[in-house]
Amino acid sequence: MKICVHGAGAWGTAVAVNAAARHEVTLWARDAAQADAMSAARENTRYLPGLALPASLAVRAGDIGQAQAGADLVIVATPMAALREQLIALRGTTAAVAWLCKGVEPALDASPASFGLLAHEIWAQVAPDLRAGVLSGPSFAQEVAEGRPTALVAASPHAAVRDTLVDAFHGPALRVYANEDIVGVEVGGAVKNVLAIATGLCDGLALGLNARAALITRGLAEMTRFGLALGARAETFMGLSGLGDLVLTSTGDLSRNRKVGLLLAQGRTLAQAVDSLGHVAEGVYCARTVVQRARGLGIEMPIAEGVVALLDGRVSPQDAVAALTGRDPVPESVPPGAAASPRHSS
Ligand SMILES: NC(=O)c1ccc[n+]([C@@H]2O[C@H](COP(=O)([O-])OP(=O)(O)OC[C@H]3O[C@@H](n4cnc5c(N)ncnc54)[C@H](O)[C@@H]3O)[C@@H](O)[C@H]2O)c1
Ligand SMILES: O=P(O)(O)OC[C@H](O)CO
Repeated sequence: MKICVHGAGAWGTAVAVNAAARHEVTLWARDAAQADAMSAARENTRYLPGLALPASLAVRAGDIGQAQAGADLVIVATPMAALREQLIALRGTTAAVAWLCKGVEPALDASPASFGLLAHEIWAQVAPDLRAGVLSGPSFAQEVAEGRPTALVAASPHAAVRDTLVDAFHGPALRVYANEDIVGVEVGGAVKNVLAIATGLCDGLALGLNARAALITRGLAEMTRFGLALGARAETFMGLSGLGDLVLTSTGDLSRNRKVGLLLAQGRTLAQAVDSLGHVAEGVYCARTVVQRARGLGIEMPIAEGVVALLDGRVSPQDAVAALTGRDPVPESVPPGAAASPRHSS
């Protein structure tokens, strides 16, 4: 199979290296100098240092049409903020397309009726004729690049796209499961980033393992309520892109989102925390959008609300925690049942 990967960050590089063992793969970088440096050093020293790029992996910049000519599969591995422009540029392609980004686009304008979109909604808006889907699940780029066992989920309404993703990436160390619920898979991938900032904060303040388990569990309930209101299936949140990625990102020290929470707990400003990462932490950019959209749907997301108040500088780390622990008692809601009530509480 011929594959073109757009975006030579940590995840795009790891995925390209993995696929290059079995397929003809081109990794496209928007920055020509970065592509030249990668080709010369056979390493992505900026985003994934220490990993040798296989000789068979072509690294290109410049004309993207040329880079993806004849591709069976185009992978968009940029941050969420670049997905819209990437999908517009892909209009008319006959290749299957899959995005790897996990987030929600910020609202395009400030009007109260405007809200940020998930990736499949951007697809429906700007390039509905593409045969497309998402590849998600618990996966740190570093571990995939090292060939450590990982399981992903390929979601699309098109069976042929799901099959193409399985054919492209399923191998000895990487299992790829197919799922038709693209809404649930994308909600899991986006919301877990926001929740990982909360668990990073919790661990940075040394609140303990009980508190972390409570945050993850109640976070899963928030994620599920939000997803159900958007049309996702409840069982998706018990799978790789829901519980799986929430646990990985909330507890794994390779997570950039978790790191943001840890750094804020140490008293760093948000700008300092973001600058120190050198990579995108999508939770920082999608937390507000998630909360705005949840409010519009009548869904309570107290943990995500706390993260937004913290990111906006409206509360201190300690006050963000106090706001959560000081909430009035409520029955423990079981997310699928909670979907039946008009106002979901936690
Ligand atoms: N790193 C991981 O472990 C991992 C795993 C799964 C999913 N993801 C998701 O994948 C996405 C990318 O993450 P990453 O870790 O590779 O980020 P990164 O910060 O390491 O790299 C981002 C890359 O995207 C490029 N880029 C930014 N805007 C672009 C544009 N307009 N056109 C082309 N390229 C552009 C940057 O130059 C950079 O190469 C994010 O949404 C992230 O949540 C990351
Ligand atoms: O480093 P993070 O927090 O962006 O998480 C990376 C992956 O999404 C984990 O599945």
